[in-house]
Amino acid sequence: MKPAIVLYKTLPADLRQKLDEHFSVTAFDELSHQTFPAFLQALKNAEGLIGSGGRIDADLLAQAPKLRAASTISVGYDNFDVDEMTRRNVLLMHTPTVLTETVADTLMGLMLATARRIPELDAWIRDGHWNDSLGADHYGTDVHHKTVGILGMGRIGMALAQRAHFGFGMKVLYNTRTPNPEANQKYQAQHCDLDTLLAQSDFVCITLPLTSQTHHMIGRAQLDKMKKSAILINAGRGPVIDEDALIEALKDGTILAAGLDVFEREPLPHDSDLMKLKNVVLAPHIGSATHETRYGMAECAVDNLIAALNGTVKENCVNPQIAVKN
Ligand SMILES: NC(=O)C1=CN([C@@H]2O[C@H](COP(=O)(O)OP(=O)(O)OC[C@H]3O[C@@H](n4cnc5c(N)ncnc54)[C@H](OP(=O)(O)O)[C@@H]3O)[C@@H](O)[C@H]2O)C=CC1
Ligand SMILES: O=CC(=O)O
Repeated sequence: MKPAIVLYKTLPADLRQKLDEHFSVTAFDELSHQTFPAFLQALKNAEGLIGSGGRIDADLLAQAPKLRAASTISVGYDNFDVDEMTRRNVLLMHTPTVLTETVADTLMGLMLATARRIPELDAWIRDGHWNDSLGADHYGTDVHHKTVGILGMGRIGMALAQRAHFGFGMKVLYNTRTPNPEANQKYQAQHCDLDTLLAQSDFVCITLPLTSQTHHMIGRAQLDKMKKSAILINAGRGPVIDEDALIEALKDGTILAAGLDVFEREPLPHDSDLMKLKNVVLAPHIGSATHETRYGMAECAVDNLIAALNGTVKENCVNPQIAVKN
């Protein structure tokens, strides 16, 4: 008999077929209030779980006594209780690498769009204001040859450093708990403490995972340490920034502007003050959202689940100590 799994995301037809060849699949388009009771019911027999989003916490895991592996269609896994999964011998698989270059493109895009005010001026044209030549009120700020401070110098941070260094001639500073010698060797990137990075960077770019250590790593005190001309970019996770403090800093001119792909609450509430600020560029968590990369992530997640349930895991496992035990 094929192992039972629960799928909670719509997959491309060929990948869905691949799952059906290996498993008995109970499928939901997404997790929602409507689908949740049936999802819980299906979890009771499930050995595998695949999808993205949702909170997979201890209470939910307790309702999935047969679960052996979960495969998230994302690299970030802050929505999973990894300790509890490990305690229960449940493998957690994720999709690093396949999305790295695309997310770095998004970060570079946000830097350019924010510095050069592209969405704001697009709206200005559409509103019928382009009747004369532009004045200084509408000028932006240069990106090339400035200093970028990257928080997190893992896969995505490195891909951003490559673009910044070779493409834009930028000086690269970065902050991590452990220095990354490759970043220095390839991109002349300098490891520094957070305060130095904040004080010296023209662009502060967040590529950090969300953990108890990175939660609200950027709050009022850190924003106060940035240059008044600085631009803050976040494509890591929303709660790395204290969003109320950021809104205040954008309103009172503590920093110049922000480009945000991730938020403390997603979807961003319609009454968020961020929507009212011209010096913010907003993106709806599109870091990896290209046709090619979303397909690659889904394919990687499907292969990850097959490997996890077949006992052939070689990569992409968050808690590999279990794979060894199994
Ligand atoms: N916007 C979007 O659509 C997307 C967002 N993401 C986000 O990007 C994150 C990073 O992905 P990726 O680059 O692949 O991950 P990596 O694990 O390769 O890199 C994470 C980096 O963060 C650093 N880091 C972790 N904790 C701290 C800390 N407390 N202080 C300073 N540095 C820290 C790590 O260095 P060290 O351990 O030495 O401190 C490492 O350099 C994901 O976890 C996800 O949240 C990813 C994909 C798409
Ligand atoms: O936010 C996206 C991810 O892959 O993590």
